[in-house]
Amino acid sequence: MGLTLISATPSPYARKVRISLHEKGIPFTLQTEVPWDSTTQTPQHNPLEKLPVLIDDSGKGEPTSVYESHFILEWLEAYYGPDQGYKGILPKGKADELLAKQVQVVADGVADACVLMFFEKQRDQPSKEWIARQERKVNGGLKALSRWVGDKEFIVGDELSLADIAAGTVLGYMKVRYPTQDWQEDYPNLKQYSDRLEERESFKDTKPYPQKISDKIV
Ligand SMILES: N[C@@H](CCC(=O)N[C@@H](CS(=O)(=O)O)C(=O)NCC(=O)O)C(=O)O
Repeated sequence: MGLTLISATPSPYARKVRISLHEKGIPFTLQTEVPWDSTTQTPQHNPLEKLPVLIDDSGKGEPTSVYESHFILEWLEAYYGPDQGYKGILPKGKADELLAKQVQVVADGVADACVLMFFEKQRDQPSKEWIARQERKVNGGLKALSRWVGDKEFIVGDELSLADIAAGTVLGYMKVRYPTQDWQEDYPNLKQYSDRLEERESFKDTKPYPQKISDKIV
């Protein structure tokens, strides 16, 4: 009964949800999987066969499966938001809310490009052009994040918001997937910003790490 989150240890998308649940003080069961292995439960809950999936079995009728991280966060804000007495992750004011959502678009896009690159590099003959295209998206995204962060503690307003949860999780993911990536030299303000966020309890409790994929994927 209650909320269950299907997650994976390296997933930046799932980490956004884990951090938000933690920041909001919402108890949940963590179900850690490898979505690329045949053992995954994701197809039973998400027609797109992806995690994160938030399963709401809190007794309001049939269990509900909520999927796509940005939508899960919207769902959480609707049912576990300031109107229900929980901490909000959206900035006040439509313009700031939309800016935070735009930052999430870029952060998720950087994560998408990293995932595509990760698997392309595992092919017998990786396409240099395809990898170069994804690298351009990562670099363009980091440049945009760096501009948004500037020398601020938080991207929008003066407290943690969706923008920082999204930006922080993709930067934390890149420390795992691209530990040698010199993004931390290219963008020292992003490194300081990421290191500062990683000091928060919600980030400390959700640190990403690589998973072992048993099935052949590509
Ligand atoms: N847009 C999705 C992306 C989710 C996603 O790609 N999840 C990966 C796992 S991870 O990359 O986040 O670790 C997955 O389930 N992939 C399985 C598949 O794509 O079949 C979201 O934001 O939730």
